[in-house]
Amino acid sequence: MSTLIKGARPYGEGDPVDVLIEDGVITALGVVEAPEDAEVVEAGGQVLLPGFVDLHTHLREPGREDTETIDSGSAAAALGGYTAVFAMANTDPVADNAVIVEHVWRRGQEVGLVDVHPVGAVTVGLKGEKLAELGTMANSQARVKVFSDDGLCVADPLLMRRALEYSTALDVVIAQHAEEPRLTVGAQAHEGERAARLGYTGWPAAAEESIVARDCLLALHANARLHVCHVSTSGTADVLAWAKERGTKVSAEVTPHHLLLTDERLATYDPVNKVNPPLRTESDAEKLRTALAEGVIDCVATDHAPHAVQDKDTEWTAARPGMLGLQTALSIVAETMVRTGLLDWRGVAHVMSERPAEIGNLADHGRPIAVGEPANLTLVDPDAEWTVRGAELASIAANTPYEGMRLPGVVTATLLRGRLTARDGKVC
Ligand SMILES: NC(=O)N[C@@H](CC(=O)O)C(=O)O
Ligand SMILES: [Zn+2]
Ligand SMILES: [Zn+2]
Repeated sequence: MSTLIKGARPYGEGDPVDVLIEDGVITALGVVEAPEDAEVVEAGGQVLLPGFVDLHTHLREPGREDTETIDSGSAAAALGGYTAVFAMANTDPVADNAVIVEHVWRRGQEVGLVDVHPVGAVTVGLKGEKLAELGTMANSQARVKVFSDDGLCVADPLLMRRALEYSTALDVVIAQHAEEPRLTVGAQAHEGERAARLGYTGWPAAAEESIVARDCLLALHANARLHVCHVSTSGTADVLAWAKERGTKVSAEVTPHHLLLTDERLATYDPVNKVNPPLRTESDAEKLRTALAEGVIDCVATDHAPHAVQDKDTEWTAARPGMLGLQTALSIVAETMVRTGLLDWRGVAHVMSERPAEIGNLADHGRPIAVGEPANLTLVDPDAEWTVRGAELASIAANTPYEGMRLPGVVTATLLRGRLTARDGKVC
């Protein structure tokens, strides 16, 4: 089985080249004659990138298959240019044991559109009371590499310290949803002028920053790796810079929505804009963009969070937090980072593929586009634009905050181990 990508520009650099893929591996780069039976993808000078890796996806299976399944979420991922995603553990039942994580892994392989790596819960039932069996999940067939109670914070410092200590022995990483729960009781929106005007209880920046600071110190003293989920404040970026300077093994992600959107959106009263952590201020978003460009924040992760109409399209305080992200991530990064000159396409490859693959410890993703490397690839038309329509996205839920927006950057093909998983907006 062979595929020839004709006339693509790896990393958006240099003259177009042909890329020959045989048995899932790149076997030639340059001017290549197509073998007889090869499937040919005409790239027309488009940008070729390593397949994207999402460290933070909610696929809702098991438990809320009315909003997303491994099947529908894998389709959304492939269409968004992803070749690997990490599926968060806050399902029902919770992915806190080998049976559930093995189901998620196997189901992902059956669907075959993207490698679905289950995230294991840090604590039993996400209750924050006792550690889950991290070792059993790490050694299961799912080979869990990332653990997180995301949706909830591992707030107990003793439990977090133990989890970090265990993680070093297992060579896995703990990903923290940084939110001091005592500071966010009843919180609805970023604590500031806009929330105050609308009468919403505020979600203070310090609730995030205090946990990130605490966890960086715990990780430093335990010589453990820590990953910070969905960084949303300028202060968190400062804490991360400080911790990294001191040699802490900390990595961090930012979501596309925190790069682009702000709490100005509150004025619409539309709960499609409700998310945890909340949309912050313009100066926070600006700082997050520069922190990503400078490597203080390592990568982009979607926090793709599908919700049913009845849970989302309701009054603000009753609505669940979260927004779709898999099919819009590349475009939001193109808009906020590439158009602004903060990142070139090589930089995009770094923050959307290489760094997340490293953090998630995936050997075959985020690899260089070179002979002998696995063909996990994404082709992007950098000049094309499209208009977002929630109903047209592959997810079962439709809660996109970008409805009707015209965005730059179109994923035209995705290849997983040499096999086309998406092409021209359709799943293969
Ligand atoms: N981000 C969200 O607003 N919601 C996430 C949970 C989370 O990521 O904290 C969800 O599971 O819906
Ligand atoms: Zn979270
Ligand atoms: Zn999440």
